[in-house]
Amino acid sequence: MAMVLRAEDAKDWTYKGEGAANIVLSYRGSSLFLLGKVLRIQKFPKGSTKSVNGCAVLSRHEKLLWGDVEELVESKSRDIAQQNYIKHVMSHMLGPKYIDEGICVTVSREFLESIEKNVHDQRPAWRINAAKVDTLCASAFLISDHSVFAGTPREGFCVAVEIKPKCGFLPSSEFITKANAIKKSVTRFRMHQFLKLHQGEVSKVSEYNPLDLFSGSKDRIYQAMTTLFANPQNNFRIFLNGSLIFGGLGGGIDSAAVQSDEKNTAIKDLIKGSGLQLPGFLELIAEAIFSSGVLDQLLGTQKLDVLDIEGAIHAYYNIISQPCMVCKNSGDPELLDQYSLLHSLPLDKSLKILRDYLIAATAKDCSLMISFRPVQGGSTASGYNSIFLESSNQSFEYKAYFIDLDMKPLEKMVHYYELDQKIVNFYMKSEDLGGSPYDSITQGTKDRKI
Ligand SMILES: O=P(O)(O)O[C@@H]1[C@@H](OP(=O)(O)O)[C@H](OP(=O)(O)O)[C@H](O)[C@H](OP(=O)(O)O)[C@H]1OP(=O)(O)O
Ligand SMILES: Nc1ncnc2c1ncn2[C@@H]1O[C@H](COP(=O)(O)OP(=O)(O)OP(=O)(O)O)[C@@H](O)[C@H]1O
Ligand SMILES: [Zn+2]
Repeated sequence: MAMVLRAEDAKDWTYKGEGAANIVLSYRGSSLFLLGKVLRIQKFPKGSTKSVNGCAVLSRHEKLLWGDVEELVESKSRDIAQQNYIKHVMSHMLGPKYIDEGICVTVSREFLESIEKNVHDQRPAWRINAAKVDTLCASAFLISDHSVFAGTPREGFCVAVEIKPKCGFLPSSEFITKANAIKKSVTRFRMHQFLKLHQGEVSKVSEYNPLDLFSGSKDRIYQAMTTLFANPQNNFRIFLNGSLIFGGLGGGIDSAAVQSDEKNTAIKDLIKGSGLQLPGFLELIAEAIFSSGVLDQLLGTQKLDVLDIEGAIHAYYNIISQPCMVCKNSGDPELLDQYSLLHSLPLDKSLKILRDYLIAATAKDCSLMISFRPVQGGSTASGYNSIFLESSNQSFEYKAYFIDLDMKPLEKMVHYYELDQKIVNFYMKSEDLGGSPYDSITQGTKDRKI
């Protein structure tokens, strides 16, 4: 970790976007090494007393959980742990081809303080309210900017798409209670949409169906693209030459009114920059996803969640050696009998259940970036895969990378269980009130992403 970023370097970094946990900056300075790279710096939630740096890298139970991955448990900082998690866990699952391990760089407190000031005006208000740059963090994560191709000539162009696919299968675990059987036929994404609408986190229910995206059928993948474009939320973005032209900065502006303006401008930009019409562009993305098979391993990794949270939560209590709160609150002898099977598992089995659950959770929350550029004369010597798009009579080469492959904290298990119950209960309650949940929802006031 030889590189150090100091206060005077802050001016070279501009806001690119953010999620719940990190802010991402693009490099605009003159260092050849840093050109085409982004810096991902950690935030910490407002109101929280400890910065990431003030916490142990891995908790005692996490050390037990990931004990077999030596590099991970021996990591000296959370950033290095995340990098080791990508390198030694996720890369094996998803295939190294689609993974950028990145490097950790040292950052001074003054650098982070300047960044915090500089990006303030570009950050969405609700993200500012939720978290701030963790200025006590000693390192940040440097990765390639996957919305551009390194070395693209100035006159060349590159169009990229970012997709957050979410969970692409329906669970079938025997531990899902009869009362929650709806989970086996309605996707988690769809049910969550209704809760998000109710809480004012989105303004309209998305018609995107992750099962289409992961179906392996080109037509259904194309259908997924049209629904994502119709209502992108935080699941879809388009970048032209590295600049966001469509979708929410920092997590998802999704007001329908903003969207129609935004859409028109984005489509114009796209046509001007690439000659691509919108349907052709969506077809190009669908073709890349279909022919690369890039989502196959992602789906396989998501499916490591075999027991569903309704099973895995019991194994969690085994690991933390505390009485199981789920069993404690269940008055159903039949269920308790079933759960007792999980509570009698040996520790190594419980650890495997939890490891698989958390790896799957990462795979359900990561994003895929695919960038395209035209191939002159139709042939490519660059080693990238290429696609011929009949509708525009053009060939494109593309690269695909997964981003945001962070390790999920073991301590989130109770949150996962509670959120799951909340999503399903809300969906069913609304159905019981008559009609679809959509009809019975009143607009919430949280107004998070609108
Ligand atoms: O629980 P979910 O499915 O809502 O996923 C969370 C995401 O919400 P969304 O995709 O909008 O539904 C959420 O995304 P947003 O903040 O809503 O953009 C985060 O990605 C969160 O992960 P982390 O806390 O940053 O590690 C995600 O939490 P994890 O469940 O992946 O831990
Ligand atoms: N390597 C990259 N190249 C280009 N853009 C990137 C890269 N990494 C992140 N970004 C942009 O920055 C945004 C935020 O990054 P990221 O998803 O890693 O944040 P996060 O806080 O971990 O997200 P989440 O809310 O899912 O936890 C992304 O949505 C993407 O637009
Ligand atoms: Zn239990």
